[in-house]
Amino acid sequence: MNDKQLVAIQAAHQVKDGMTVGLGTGSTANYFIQELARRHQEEGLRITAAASSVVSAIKAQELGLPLVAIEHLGKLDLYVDGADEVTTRMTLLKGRGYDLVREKLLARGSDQFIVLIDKSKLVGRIGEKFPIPVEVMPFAWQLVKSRLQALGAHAELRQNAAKDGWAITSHGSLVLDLTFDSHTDDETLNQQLNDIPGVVEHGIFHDIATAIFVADNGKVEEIWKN
Ligand SMILES: O=C(CO)[C@H](O)[C@H](O)COP(=O)(O)O
Repeated sequence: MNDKQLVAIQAAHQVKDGMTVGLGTGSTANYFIQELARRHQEEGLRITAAASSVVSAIKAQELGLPLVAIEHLGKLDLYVDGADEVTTRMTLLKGRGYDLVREKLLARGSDQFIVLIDKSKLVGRIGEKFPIPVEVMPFAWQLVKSRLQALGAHAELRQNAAKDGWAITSHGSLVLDLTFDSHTDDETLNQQLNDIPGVVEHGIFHDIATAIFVADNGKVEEIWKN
């Protein structure tokens, strides 16, 4: 069993009968979906699931999990997802797979948000290893880019996988990937990005996670928010 699978199985133990559970997106979230489906089938665990992406919805449906559309949800009990970076203050970077709008919506709308990572994803500051994705309304991208440059960011419009056009998110937005020459405070940057008109959402998840489950060579450490 690999570390992603291990941490996903441990998180699936947090799911109790009758819960409404948000399903994240990515390879770690896929293992969580698999384990949840196993518990649903073999242990009779009753849950309702809401997916953060079309990919996760299809996977959950194929495995027989009962799904509810996000528009029918007032709140969730638990959201479980991976992340690209996590700081010691439990701030996350997410959304390299473009689905950060639904991911943040479900994470914010949930009583608990458990984040699943391996140790390689622990960082000193957000943006240390990956650019920070910012989803923008297509007609706003140039004005948003200027605002981001004024904050000291290099902002590159993300290309699609074939590199013959721009990446378009599930919501029809463009993505600007941000890098900085000098250190930027995560909390300040989070607020600055929240305040720019034309930004649909961005990849900094600040003060949302309830717990981080960190896998390290076959062991899992659970870090719960105080
Ligand atoms: O934020 C995400 C998708 O938008 C993923 O959770 C993140 O990229 C981690 O992916 P993986 O579990 O495959 O390492």
